[in-house]
Amino acid sequence: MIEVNGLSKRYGDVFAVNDLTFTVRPGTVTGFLGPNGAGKSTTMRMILGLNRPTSGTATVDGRPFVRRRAGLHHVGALLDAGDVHPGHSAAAHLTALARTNGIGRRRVREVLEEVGLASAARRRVGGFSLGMRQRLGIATALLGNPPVLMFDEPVNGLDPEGVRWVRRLFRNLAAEGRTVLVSSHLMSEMENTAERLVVIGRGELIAEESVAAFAARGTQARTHVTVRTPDADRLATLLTSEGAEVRPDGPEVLTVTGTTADRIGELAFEHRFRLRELASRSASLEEAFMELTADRAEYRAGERR
Ligand SMILES: Nc1ncnc2c1ncn2[C@@H]1O[C@H](COP(=O)(O)OP(=O)(O)OP(=O)(O)O)[C@@H](O)[C@H]1O
Repeated sequence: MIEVNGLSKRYGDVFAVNDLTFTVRPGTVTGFLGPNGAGKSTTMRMILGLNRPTSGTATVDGRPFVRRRAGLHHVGALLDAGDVHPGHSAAAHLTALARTNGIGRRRVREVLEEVGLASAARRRVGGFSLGMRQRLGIATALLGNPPVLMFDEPVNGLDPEGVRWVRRLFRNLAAEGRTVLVSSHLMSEMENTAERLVVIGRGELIAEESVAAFAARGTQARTHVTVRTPDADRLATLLTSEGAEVRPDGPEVLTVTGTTADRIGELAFEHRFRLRELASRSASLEEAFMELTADRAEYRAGERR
């Protein structure tokens, strides 16, 4: 279990992480979502004791991680896939880590097999593609067979087969009862992998809930109904008086939020006006995420804050 409590990190005037509190439980994959610069990497580094918090605490199974010996047995993490000496082979890199953590050589072979790098074990990491480096980073995280695992943007550089493999791997690790935290800036990556979500923006917590609850929140709030009617003005007045939001979208066409297609059908029946089209569309999980984080994205095309 990972517990983050009132965690903050300030760089100069900027809070990279601001009073974050959340819990990551064992047995499920938890997605750690936020736009670029939201503070995901900084939070993960603080959980691992690599960055010192300005205030607050982060514990792994009840204790700050820095206090652990033979760390790879407790927490496995993929943070930066480029963080490997380019002159070393994959096997040498893992063997050195295994030795300092009291892990046998057999385990090195096992994890290389598991991540699909057995045939590249003796090659220099400097010649690896980004996807191969990610696989090596995942092998490193798995090396100590730890109960808690963290992966920062793990699908970067993986091909479609690699993405499917990594999703299956995360689900299997969680099914074994481990705590699995996976960061991403893309909702679509989490939709099929995670059961729970911790969503942050500009260092602050936006949501901590199941993927299903997060999706429902978007759907309830944001079902768009498209109506085509020659009585668009009358209908718009009626809908607005009921509190719905109405936007004209071309001749005779309205896009309505805050009500249902059923209700619009009833109004048409009661007030006797013709409907030529009536269709509702639910916001996708991606849209729910975009809406919730829109005003908290640090970097957007053409502007900075
Ligand atoms: N060492 C540092 N010095 C100054 N500012 C930093 C430092 N590290 C991170 N930041 C700032 O903290 C904020 C959060 O960065 P962080 O890398 O944690 O975000 P992230 O959610 O992981 O983003 P991304 O998806 O782009 O990797 C950003 O504004 C970043 O510029």
